[in-house]
Amino acid sequence: MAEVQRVTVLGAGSWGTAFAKVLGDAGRDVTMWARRPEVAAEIRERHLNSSYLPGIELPERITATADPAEALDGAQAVVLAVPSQTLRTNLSEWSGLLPPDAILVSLAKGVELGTLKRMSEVIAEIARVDDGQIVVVSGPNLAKEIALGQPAAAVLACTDHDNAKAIQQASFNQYFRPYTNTDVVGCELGGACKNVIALSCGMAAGLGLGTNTTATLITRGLAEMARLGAKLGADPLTFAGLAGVGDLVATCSSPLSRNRTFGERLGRGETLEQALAATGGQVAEGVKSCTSIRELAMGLGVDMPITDAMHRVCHEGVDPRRAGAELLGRSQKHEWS
Ligand SMILES: NC(=O)C1=CN([C@@H]2O[C@H](COP(=O)(O)OP(=O)(O)OC[C@H]3O[C@@H](n4cnc5c(N)ncnc54)[C@H](O)[C@@H]3O)[C@@H](O)[C@H]2O)C=CC1
Ligand SMILES: O=C(CO)COP(=O)(O)O
Repeated sequence: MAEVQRVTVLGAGSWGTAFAKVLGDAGRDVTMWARRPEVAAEIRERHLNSSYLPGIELPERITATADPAEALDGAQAVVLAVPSQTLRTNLSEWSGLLPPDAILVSLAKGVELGTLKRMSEVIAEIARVDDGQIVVVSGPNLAKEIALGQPAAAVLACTDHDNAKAIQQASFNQYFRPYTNTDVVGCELGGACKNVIALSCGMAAGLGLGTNTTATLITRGLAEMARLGAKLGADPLTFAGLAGVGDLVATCSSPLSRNRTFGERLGRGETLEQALAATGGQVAEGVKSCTSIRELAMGLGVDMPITDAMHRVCHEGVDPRRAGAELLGRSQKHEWS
C-alpha cells in the first residue's frame, strides 16, 4: 500500500475545509481548490475560511488556489467536496486534469436527480475509473465540530480495501478516527437518506413536537433506508453503524445540521424559497435527494413513507402538519413488514 502524502481537496465549503484540516492535522500536504479566488487567497495567506468556518485556524501546511490544474498537480489522492447535484458538472471540468492513479475520495451525501446514481457511480462514469479507486467518506461528521477538533469517527468505504486503508492512514489524527468498510452501497445510501430524515426531524421540531416524535422519525427513517439498502445489495449491518444510526443521530438532533435547520424553518411555516434563502448558499442535500431517493425507491417497489412525505412538502406544496397526519394515518402494519 503506497503512502498518500500529497492530497488535493476540490471544494472549499464547510466539509471540504474541515476535511482538509483533518488531513493537515494528520500530517499531509494539502492543496485546496476554491471556486472564488478570494476564498483561496484567504486560506493561502491567512489560514482562514471565514465564509464557511469562521474563527477556525487552518494548519499552515494547507495551501489553496482557484486554478484546478495547479491544485491537482502531483496529487496522490483527490477529495471531491462539492454538492451532489453539481458533482457531475464539476468533475467533467476536472476529469482531464486528474492524475491517473490518484485515489478519488467522495465527501458528498446525495443521489443524483434524473440518473438516480450514487456519487461513486457518477465519479466512476465521469472520471472513467474502476470503483476500487473511489473511497466514500460517511458518518456523523458535522463540519464545524470536526473543525473544532471534537472527537468523531467516520467510515471510509471502498471495494478495494488497500485504498480505503491508504486514506485511513492519511486522515487519522488525535480527534478523527476513520474505520474502513467495503460496503460502498450501504454507506452512500445511509449518508444520502439521513439528510431527508433530518429534514423531517427539523420539521417536527418546527411544529413544536418533542423527543418521542424525533425518536420515531429517526427509527422509522432507519427502517426505510435499510429497506432500500436491502434491495440494492447493501450489508444490513452498515445501517447499524456510523453511516446509518451514527449519522442519523448526529444530523437529526443537531442544530448545526443544515438539513435539520431547513426542515425546522418549513415546520415553522416558512416557504421553500424563504428556507433556501436562509441557507446562505450552503447545501441542504435532502431537499433535492428526497426526490431522487423517492424515485429510486418507487422504481424498486420499496416503501419509503417519510421520504415521500418530505418530497411532497418540499416540492408539491403539502403542509407539514398534513404530511404528518397522513404518515400517522397509513394502514396499520407489523414493525418489520
Ligand atoms: N458540512 C458538513 O457538515 C458535511 C457535509 N457533507 C457533504 O459534503 C458535501 C459538500 O458539503 P459542504 O462542503 O458542507 O457544502 P457547502 O455548501 O458548504 O460547500 C460547497 C462547495 O462546493 C463549491 N461548488 C463548486 N461548484 C459549485 C456549484 N456549481 N454549486 C454550488 N457549489 C459549488 C462551493 O463553492 C463550495 O466551496 C455535501 O454533499 C454534504 O452533504 C458530508 C459530511 C458533513
Ligand atoms: O452530513 C452531515 C453530518 O454528518 C452534515 O449534515 P448537514 O448537511 O445537514 O449539515
